Amino acid sequence: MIELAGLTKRYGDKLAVDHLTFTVRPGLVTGFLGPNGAGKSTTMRMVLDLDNPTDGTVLIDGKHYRQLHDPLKMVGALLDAKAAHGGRSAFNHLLCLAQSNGIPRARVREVLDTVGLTSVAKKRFKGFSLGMGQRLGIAAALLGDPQILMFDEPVNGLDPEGIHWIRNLMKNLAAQGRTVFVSSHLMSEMALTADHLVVIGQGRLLADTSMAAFIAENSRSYVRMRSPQQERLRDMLSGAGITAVPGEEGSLHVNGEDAAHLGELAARHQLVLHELSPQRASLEEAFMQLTAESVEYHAHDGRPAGSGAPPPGAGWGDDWRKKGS
Ligand SMILES: Nc1ncnc2c1ncn2[C@@H]1O[C@H](COP(=O)(O)OP(=O)(O)OP(=O)(O)O)[C@@H](O)[C@H]1O
Repeated sequence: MIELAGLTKRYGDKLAVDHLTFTVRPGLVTGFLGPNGAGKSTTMRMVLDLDNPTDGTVLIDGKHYRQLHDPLKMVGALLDAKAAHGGRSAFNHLLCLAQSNGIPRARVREVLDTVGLTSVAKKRFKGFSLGMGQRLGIAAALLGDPQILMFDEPVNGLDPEGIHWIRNLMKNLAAQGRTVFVSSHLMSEMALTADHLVVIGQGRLLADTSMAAFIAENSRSYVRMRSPQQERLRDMLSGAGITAVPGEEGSLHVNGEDAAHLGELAARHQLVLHELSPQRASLEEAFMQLTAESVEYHAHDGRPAGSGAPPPGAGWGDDWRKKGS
């Protein structure tokens, strides 16, 4: 497993990673989420001893990376899909890595086959698309058949078939008992892949939770009701023992009730409804709420800054923010 304890990295005035403490366990895909600039890549680089921590430690099966005997056979990583010599073929790139790490030549063919690059094995890297580069980076990570795998934004540049493939690959690697640590800034992508979730923002830990718990908490469904007789609707619901909370634009939100049942109740009381719609908050919304305060690079949607209501589901990340603090 990978154990971080108070891991910190400062670049001048910038605290890129701020006392991160968490454990990445075997047999699971652990999603490492955070907005742009949150510190994911810096953390991963420190795991591989490519950056020195300012403070704290990170251990791989109880050892520092530099203490590992055969690092490529212990930890495989894809950090940068462009990190290969442009003039080298895919085969030769992997062969160099294999030869300098005591890995047999036959393994190069195996991993090229696994990532679907056999037909372009002799092509030079400089002609590769971003997606092909990602596949080659994954092949390099798999080369030493390591128990621990780290992928930094592995779906970048992959087409839908490639994304489907990498999802299955990560799940299969975890099912074999390996530790799979994968970064992303897409909650929806992680919801399909990860068993566990570590969320950071501005270098700080915001959440460390199972994916199932995150989904259960944040994909709550509710029914949105709107009526020109809003007061009567609220009284009727309350009389039936149903709690409704005010929603956006004069609507009412009702949790834990079926839309059909609510519609029948309204009809029985001769109430006019202008809306009766089942809603489900997206995980992406919950993630945005969770990380809202730590997003560094804000784009604007054309509205004046500070205008407009918060997006639906506002506040739903609060529980997780507390758990992570
Ligand atoms: N070598 C460096 N020198 C100075 N600042 C750096 C360096 N590397 C990273 N940073 C800063 O540290 C912060 C964290 O960067 P990092 O690349 O780790 O984030 P990230 O979560 O991987 O982001 P992204 O999703 O955009 O890749 C950023 O503010 C970045 O500008």
